[in-house]
Amino acid sequence: MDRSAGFVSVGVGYEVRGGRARCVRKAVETIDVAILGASGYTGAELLRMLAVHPKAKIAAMTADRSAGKPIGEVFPQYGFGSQFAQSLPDLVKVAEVEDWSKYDLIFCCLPHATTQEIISGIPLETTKVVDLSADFRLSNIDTYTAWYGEHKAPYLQKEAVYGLVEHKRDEVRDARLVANPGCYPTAAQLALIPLLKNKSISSTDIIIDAKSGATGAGRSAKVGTLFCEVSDGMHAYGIAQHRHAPEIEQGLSEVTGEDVLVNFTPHLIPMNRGILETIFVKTSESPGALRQQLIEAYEDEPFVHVLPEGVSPHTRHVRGSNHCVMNVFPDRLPGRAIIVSVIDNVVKGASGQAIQNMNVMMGFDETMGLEGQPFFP
Ligand SMILES: NC(=O)C1=CN([C@@H]2O[C@H](COP(=O)(O)OP(=O)(O)OC[C@H]3O[C@@H](n4cnc5c(N)ncnc54)[C@H](OP(=O)(O)O)[C@@H]3O)[C@@H](O)[C@H]2O)C=CC1
Ligand SMILES: CC(=O)N[C@@H](CCC(=O)OP(=O)(O)O)C(=O)O
Repeated sequence: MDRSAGFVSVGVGYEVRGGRARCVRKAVETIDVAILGASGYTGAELLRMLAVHPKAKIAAMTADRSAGKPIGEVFPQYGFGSQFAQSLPDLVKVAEVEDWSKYDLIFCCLPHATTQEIISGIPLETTKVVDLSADFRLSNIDTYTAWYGEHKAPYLQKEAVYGLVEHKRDEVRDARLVANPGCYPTAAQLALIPLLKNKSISSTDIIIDAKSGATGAGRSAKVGTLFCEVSDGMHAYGIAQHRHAPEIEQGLSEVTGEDVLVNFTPHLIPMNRGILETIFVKTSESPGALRQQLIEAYEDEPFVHVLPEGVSPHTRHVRGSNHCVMNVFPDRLPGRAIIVSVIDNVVKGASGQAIQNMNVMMGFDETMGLEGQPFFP
């Protein structure tokens, strides 16, 4: 199926001359993308969202246990009906993908430590990569090793661009490899970066109380995500030792120029998708002033919004959409304020943000394919 009919735009591409790649402007019709790990939750969400993307054509999809199957056997919703469903290729193993250079961009929706095993085979001169795992998020290799273990492609750690588009747009535009931010770090950094930039909050007293739905844990079977373990109760996990703390700290330290440490506690709650973070900060400014600073920081941003004064962000305000919604509230304790930030973990916290990154990398309109409104009710 050719969904490019009628579309020709100018995008950013790479041209190889004399063995050297250089960034050029080129006419872009549709691009061919591959989704590695298409049978998981973030892969499924990419399928749902790319179905309405006018310029990205899904040309290859991989899986592990589900390899060899048509996608309709894994997700029956793609086994019938639309032209989009019929256009989808069957799932193959990563090792069966023969020529990576056939794809303009590859989304890696693979478990941690898997993209780093295959990335050396992907020619970044011709094929861009958006990696949804944590493999390339931590630019300091020692920090990576301390939290995740040995890295198999450490030479790419410095080149990878951390894809928090609202704060890294220029770098993302020129990137060959984007590390899509983690879900919890996305909600936290979007709320905190503008306030730290303005020196309006203390960098030594940040407490992030975070809650996530169970899709955050992925689709593979684990006791911890069984219905009876998740429903009708909630618990904190990774207390003071979750691997998203160093990711948040990296982003905040970049802003302040000093080593920031945060108190970060995630909780698993009985819902499918959504993240809500309640962030406690120390400040000498009024909550109204902090709120105004966030409004100003994001007034031109299509996906980050500050709610009217006093309105409490709800995961339903963003469910199924690429938006992040936040607000600032007074604390009863003097000299403190409370920020609440919500995202959908599989959209702004993963696949939606990955498409936003793709749009910027390819020179497409940043909101292309991402205009869907939150599911409500
Ligand atoms: N879920 C979320 O909210 C978020 C997830 N992420 C990150 O995105 C990545 C994907 O997450 P998610 O979709 O939830 O994960 P899932 O567990 O739901 O899916 C993983 C996918 O990778 C495939 N796979 C598993 N093992 C291998 C392997 N050894 N080699 C090749 N393919 C393999 C699976 O195939 P099969 O099913 O056939 O076995 C499946 O398609 C992870 O790194 C995760 O940390 C990031 C932000 C948010
Ligand atoms: C509920 C749940 O288990 N969440 C995951 C985070 C998922 C995510 O966004 O991040 P990564 O890409 O870094 O895995 C966790 O706590 O490990």
